[in-house]
Amino acid sequence: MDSPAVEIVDLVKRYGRTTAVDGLTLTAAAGEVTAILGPNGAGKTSTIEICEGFRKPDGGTVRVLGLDPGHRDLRAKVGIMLQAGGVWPATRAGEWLRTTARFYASPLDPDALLERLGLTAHARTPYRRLSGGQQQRLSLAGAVIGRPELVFLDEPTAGLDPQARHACWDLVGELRACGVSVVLTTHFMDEAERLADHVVIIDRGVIVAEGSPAALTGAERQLRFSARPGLNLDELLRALPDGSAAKESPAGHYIVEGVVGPELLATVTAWCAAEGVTINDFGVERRTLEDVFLELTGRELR
Ligand SMILES: Nc1ncnc2c1ncn2[C@@H]1O[C@H](COP(=O)(O)OP(=O)(O)OP(=O)(O)O)[C@@H](O)[C@H]1O
Repeated sequence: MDSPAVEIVDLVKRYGRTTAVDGLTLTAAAGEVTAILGPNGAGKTSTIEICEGFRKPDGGTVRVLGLDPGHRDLRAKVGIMLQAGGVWPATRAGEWLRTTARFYASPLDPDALLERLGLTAHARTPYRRLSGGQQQRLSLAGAVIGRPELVFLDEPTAGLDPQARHACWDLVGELRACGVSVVLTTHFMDEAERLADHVVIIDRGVIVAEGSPAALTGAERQLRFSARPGLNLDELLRALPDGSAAKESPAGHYIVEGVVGPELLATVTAWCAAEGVTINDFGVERRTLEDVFLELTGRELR
């Protein structure tokens, strides 16, 4: 087996009295897309920026492609997309990308990459005058221009419109197909489900769950339907087979768990009919990554 792209053991990062990363152990396999998820302040950026060599850890070990983060040999092998900034504000987009390309032995064609990411019309625009989403896309271009072996993408699609988000997803898919290792952070659960081979959920600086999206969401299915808010779920539960559970979240959206078979489906529809309740959407689905994420990390704001 290939050695891991990133290997983190017992990582600790403190800022004064705040412990941002609290003994985190994580492996990102070579050639895979690893997505790090977590609520605001969970320690994702701290972890990723330590891997990039921008922050120093207070404990633990980190190896990136078998080397210490920040090792000079990594410059040609690792592409980095920061959460924000990293480009001199007055530099024109095209000029910056062409200059970045010159640092690499065998870069991608900057003009083709600008085209690919919808930035050709903005090639002569100074960075500070690009929109937030355009700045993001330029930063993504900079991360991949050098044909890296490993790419770190910190919230790559934050602030992107749907078209740009899909362009980013396509690019990540192609990187993976070419054997590039990708470590990304995201707040979009659908993005993680779609892109990642391995998902790591962190909270308060420690891992609370990890695995493939399918392993995390499990094989269990649930019935979801929408109807008017405030149905009497205690009454519904009395009609359902033993061991079933029902909740309303958010208002007007209902989830019923248990043995989701013909009996349960028939009971729910019959109960709704008897109550004069019109069902709008009705479907049997697996739990989503967002369900798992909220179960593990709670609903309170950070
Ligand atoms: N430079 C810093 N100085 C002081 N505290 C910091 C610094 N950077 C991060 N922190 C704190 O460390 C904790 C983790 O922050 P970090 O940015 O790593 O989280 P995150 O998971 O990336 O969050 P987000 O999803 O909001 O980007 C937070 O409590 C944050 O306030």
